[in-house]
Amino acid sequence: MPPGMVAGAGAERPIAGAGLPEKFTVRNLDFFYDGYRALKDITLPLYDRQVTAFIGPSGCGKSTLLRILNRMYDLYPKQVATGEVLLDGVNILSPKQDLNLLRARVGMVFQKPTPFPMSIYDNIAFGVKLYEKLSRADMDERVEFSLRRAALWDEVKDKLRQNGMSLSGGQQQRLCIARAIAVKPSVLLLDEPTSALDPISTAKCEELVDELRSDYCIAIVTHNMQQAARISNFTAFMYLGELIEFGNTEEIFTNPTKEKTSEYITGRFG
Ligand SMILES: Nc1ncnc2c1ncn2[C@@H]1O[C@H](COP(=O)(O)OP(=O)(O)OP(=O)(O)O)[C@@H](O)[C@H]1O
Repeated sequence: MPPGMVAGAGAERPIAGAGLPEKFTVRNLDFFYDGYRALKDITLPLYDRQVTAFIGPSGCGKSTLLRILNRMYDLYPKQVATGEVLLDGVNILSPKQDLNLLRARVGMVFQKPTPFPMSIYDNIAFGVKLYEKLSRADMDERVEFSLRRAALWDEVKDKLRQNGMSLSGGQQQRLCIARAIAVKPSVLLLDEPTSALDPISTAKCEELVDELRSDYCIAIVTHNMQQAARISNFTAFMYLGELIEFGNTEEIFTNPTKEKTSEYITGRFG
């Protein structure tokens, strides 16, 4: 395949991001749930310091693809990925991959906010302690850094000992983002992070993603076309387990090369 082209993904034109550093390179990826082929020959890049949105109708495989990027599927038996998923050039599908290390480098935030039933401070410190032995002062600093980065510090700095579950839904989601950031990842995976949030919390979360893009490679699954158009640099449109088209978000939304993409983004199905 010529450099700068992506197989099965509107390969008629060069990929707009060609030349940007690839944090993840997914090549000929298939995924099986107990023999059911949920992803079919997926090849795409995820560029560093860019936001990539995975869009497509329910059941097309967006979450499955996202969960492969930190091998979340490993928690379940009878789920198998084949092909290559290179993170900084190293295949994370290899049985030799250290999964704890991978999950520190590739943080994940889910649809429903999932704070631990412990204090706001400990929600952050808990994960950090699994990877690093920090002094109290250094841990305080890490907690503050993470909460600031997740745009939550000002709202919680006076109640760090309060239970994380007592926060609002939007605050809980930003706490989960802070928790992911605290272990110094280079990738953030967001699985419909705003679908359980009200419009104001959603806007805050989108603003946050916009700020975080300068430091992280971000992949986001969203059902919300406007959200994908607003916050992503690149978009992958999936349908029935296949990657139909990948490209620059503006091009995908204004001038898609595939009829299926056009039908989906104009709301003709989905
Ligand atoms: N645990 C599972 N066991 C068996 N099949 C599954 C499992 N999880 C997902 N699937 C199937 O794999 C396919 C892809 O599902 P996936 O959840 O990745 O889609 P999605 O695009 O994220 O959908 P949605 O937008 O509804 O969340 C679907 O056909 C789904 O039924």
